[in-house]
Amino acid sequence: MTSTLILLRHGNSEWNQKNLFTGWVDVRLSEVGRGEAKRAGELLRDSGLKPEILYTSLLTRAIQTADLALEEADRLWIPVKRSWRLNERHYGALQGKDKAQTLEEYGPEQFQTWRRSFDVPPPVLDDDSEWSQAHDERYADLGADAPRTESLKLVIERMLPYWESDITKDLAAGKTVLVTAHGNSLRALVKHLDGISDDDIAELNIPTGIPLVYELDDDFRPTGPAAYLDPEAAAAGAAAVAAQGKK
Ligand SMILES: O=C(O)[C@@H](CO)OP(=O)(O)O
Repeated sequence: MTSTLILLRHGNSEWNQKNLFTGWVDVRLSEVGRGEAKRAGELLRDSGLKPEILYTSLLTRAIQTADLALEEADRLWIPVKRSWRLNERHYGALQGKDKAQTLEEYGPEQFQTWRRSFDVPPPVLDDDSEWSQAHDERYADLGADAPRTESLKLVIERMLPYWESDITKDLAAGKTVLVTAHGNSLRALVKHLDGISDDDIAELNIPTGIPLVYELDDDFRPTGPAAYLDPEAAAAGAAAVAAQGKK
């Protein structure tokens, strides 16, 4: 039996628009992002795909995206599960910093290492920073384990246990699963699903607001390449993400 997994990165956020490193800072969708989320819902509806359960991070931009898309697809009623394990990568001391200024200040190599290397996390964010989540009640259960910075490798290490404990259980039950999350938490999942190497994952960028559909076999491996529901817009969106900082 195969099952269907739909991945959706949140729409353009207020901080995507301002070109700031965001990570765990809980910003909202921009007007553009709200439009992208509704368009994602139209794409879902027109494709005939019917998500039966929604997974989101604990971040508002992902939750808003899922709600707007599901409303458009007339499926706002499906059950929802949320976890910090689907959150964006914690961007450490880069949270709140301008991407273009960071590129200028530290140069392209360091900038790319922080953004896209597999296992080099940015410097740790101080708990007293205005962009820290150390005192955010939604992460209280994590205690001292709450991240202060993360590499993609660390994101995989905290995301995969949830994939295995929860998401695959719904897939095994034959449900069509929608996961609405973030550029880097979805890169982590795509790396796992497509078996992408630690080096090659640097080249993969996920566009905002376009559903990416996988058919998975009984072992939760893709039966073929995943497909964006709007491939042209996805290619343009991924190129725009890759070019961030250069604006
Ligand atoms: O700022 C961030 O949290 C992420 C996603 O917007 O950025 P990047 O694409 O640079 O990893």
